[in-house]
Amino acid sequence: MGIKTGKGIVESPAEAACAELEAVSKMYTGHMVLQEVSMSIWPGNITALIGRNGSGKSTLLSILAGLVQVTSGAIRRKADLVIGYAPEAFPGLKFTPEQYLRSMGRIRGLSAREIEVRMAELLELFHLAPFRGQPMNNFSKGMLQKINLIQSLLVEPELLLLDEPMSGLDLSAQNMLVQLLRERKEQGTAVVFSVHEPQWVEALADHLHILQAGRTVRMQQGIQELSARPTTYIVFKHLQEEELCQWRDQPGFLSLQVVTELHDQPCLGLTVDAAVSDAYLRQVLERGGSVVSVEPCDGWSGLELWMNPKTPEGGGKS
Ligand SMILES: Nc1ncnc2c1ncn2[C@@H]1O[C@H](COP(=O)(O)OP(=O)(O)OP(=O)(O)O)[C@@H](O)[C@H]1O
Repeated sequence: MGIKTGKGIVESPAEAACAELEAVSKMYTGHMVLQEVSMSIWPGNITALIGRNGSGKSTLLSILAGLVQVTSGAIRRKADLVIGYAPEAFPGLKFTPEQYLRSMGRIRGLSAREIEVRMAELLELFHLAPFRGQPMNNFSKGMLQKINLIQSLLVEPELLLLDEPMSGLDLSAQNMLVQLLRERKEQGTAVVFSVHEPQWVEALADHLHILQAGRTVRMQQGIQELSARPTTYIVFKHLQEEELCQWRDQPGFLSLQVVTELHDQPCLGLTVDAAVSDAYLRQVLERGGSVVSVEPCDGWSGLELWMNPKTPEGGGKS
């Protein structure tokens, strides 16, 4: 059991997970922007967070970062978890990169020497070394995004939270970031990133978490399976995850998770090979389950339905 350290936050080893959210909800001025979202984050795993504009991705990341309090639900974190966080918006500042990064390094508890070494390394890597002494208020969006990413990496994070990290970067910087994140993953860093483009999900993610209007509509572990063949995603209610454990050994099974959706009814989301979806649907019904939705996913193209940034959910940001 963990120790309560603040509203909804429990410091706890949470088994081997770095962090876990349990039925987390967030309300802003009477409007529920996240509803009962649960998520486990494991060392050396990369989770892609997708959903249309306004679906709650940034809110979820800032809750994981510990910057926004939850309205209800619980967050469990490994004790002393080192978190790096690159938020979505990074304003042009009158500071130079080195002034800004030195102060960020100090805030994160690094020594002056550690800051200098790490800053030089990262500025070099992101091709910003020649600009280290120039005021950032003249920087392009891509340069500001790189500084934002550098500040998140100063501390060698165990959990890296990146809000649309590819946004503003040119192709070579995007590829460099993919490489860097793969190396981090190999070293055991957990990464959660929000993204709108399927190619970055495919290039990086082990897990997928899809939000729609603040609710989890789909979680998928081992998403390599997704690209390999057509699958069917079946959401149903009135059955418990525990009573379906044996499905994991059945042919065509890919994943099963609790998703909370629709009229506050707890639902399960099942992903199976499209070729055997009828057999699974039959089993759901025979066991007394009630099917909520059936969605065919033709590999990656199915994901684009959830990613279209031109289709906001609800109002825009206030
Ligand atoms: N500080 C805030 N005060 C009030 N409402 C907010 C605040 N932050 C976010 N919201 C609202 O919460 C909802 C979810 O916003 P959020 O930024 O988390 O979504 P998102 O999926 O990250 O969107 P985008 O892809 O556009 O960044 C939106 O309706 C937004 O207007």
